[in-house]
Amino acid sequence: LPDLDALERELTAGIAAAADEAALEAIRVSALGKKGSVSELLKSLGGMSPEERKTAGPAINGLRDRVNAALTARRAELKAASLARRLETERVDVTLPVREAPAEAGRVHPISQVIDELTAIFADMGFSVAEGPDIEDDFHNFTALNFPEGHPAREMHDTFYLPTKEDGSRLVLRTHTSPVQVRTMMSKKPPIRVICPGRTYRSDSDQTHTPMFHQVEGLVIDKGSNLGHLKWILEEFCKAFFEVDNVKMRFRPSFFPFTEPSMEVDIQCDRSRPGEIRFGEGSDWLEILGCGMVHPNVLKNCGLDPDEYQGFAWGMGIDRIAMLKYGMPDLRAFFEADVRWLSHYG
Ligand SMILES: Cc1ccc(OCc2nc(C(=O)N[C@H]3CCS(=O)(=O)C3)cs2)cc1
Repeated sequence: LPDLDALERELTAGIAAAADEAALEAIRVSALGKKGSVSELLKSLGGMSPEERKTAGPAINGLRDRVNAALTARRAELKAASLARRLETERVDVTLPVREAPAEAGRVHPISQVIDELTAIFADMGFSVAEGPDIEDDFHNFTALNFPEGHPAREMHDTFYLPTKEDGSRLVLRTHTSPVQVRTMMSKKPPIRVICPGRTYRSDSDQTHTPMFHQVEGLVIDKGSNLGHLKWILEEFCKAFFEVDNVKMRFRPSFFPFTEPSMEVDIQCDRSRPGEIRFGEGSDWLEILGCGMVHPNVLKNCGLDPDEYQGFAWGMGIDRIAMLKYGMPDLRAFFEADVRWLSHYG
């Protein structure tokens, strides 16, 4: 038998000197791999007489076990050492004072800026702000607004539904802020002049529509409110918001279940310069909102007598308007909360 003690001394010395797991693995293979020194000895047992095996067996198996134990112990040491090193180098001292955040980081998000601007403009015309829940029921989001059962807007491809409640009723993420006007008409006596800014949700999102977007709707209910008043209000709004002295507007016939007649409104603009848009001049038109006289069914659904009260309403998407006004290329950037973007536009 070769000098097992010398082999053991050589292997244990090599294991102790192994600086990392790769070195250790090399030693393991040289001793216990297919052609390893210890593996060869274990194979040689097969060719021995029973007499020889009586002493050689325990000796070689003992060597293999001691080498395995030494490898395992060293592997644990190396792991512990690498963890200790990582804990030391990656240590975060949470007691350190915070880095001075750049002052401009605390900015108002452009969407909030636009909402503040819009509410201020309408407040000057006697409007108050009304708010309501983002999670709405079927009545306030659709039925009260004269959407017939089965109307495509009620479908899942447009509307986010919450799980059906045990009484079978279904809640939705509101698809517009119109339910707020419904709630206002049901809780306040006319005259009503409200604007309803807020988040709205539609599930047909694509690269120009995000599933959550923002709207501002407006509602006027009184005894003799008519389209002349609506035209004036929208003109005043556009002049103030787009900061122009006069603005040409175009009212195109349209259809919404909740208004009759319904119109879409474009304002005149000049887009001849690439990446730039100017309002109040040029020969181009930009759709900015929809509006109309509140449908008599909606008045009735909200508890008002259409022979006594009438009024008009409008709705506009804020994200698009903000993009136009601030010249933003990509709607998604609104919702990524990138500090650099916010400080640039904020
Ligand atoms: C009780 C009540 C009665 C009538 C109402 O009419 C709100 C209106 N909205 C529009 C309209 O075109 N809205 C869209 C513009 C772009 S958008 O963000 O996709 C929504 C026309 S009239 C609201 C509430």
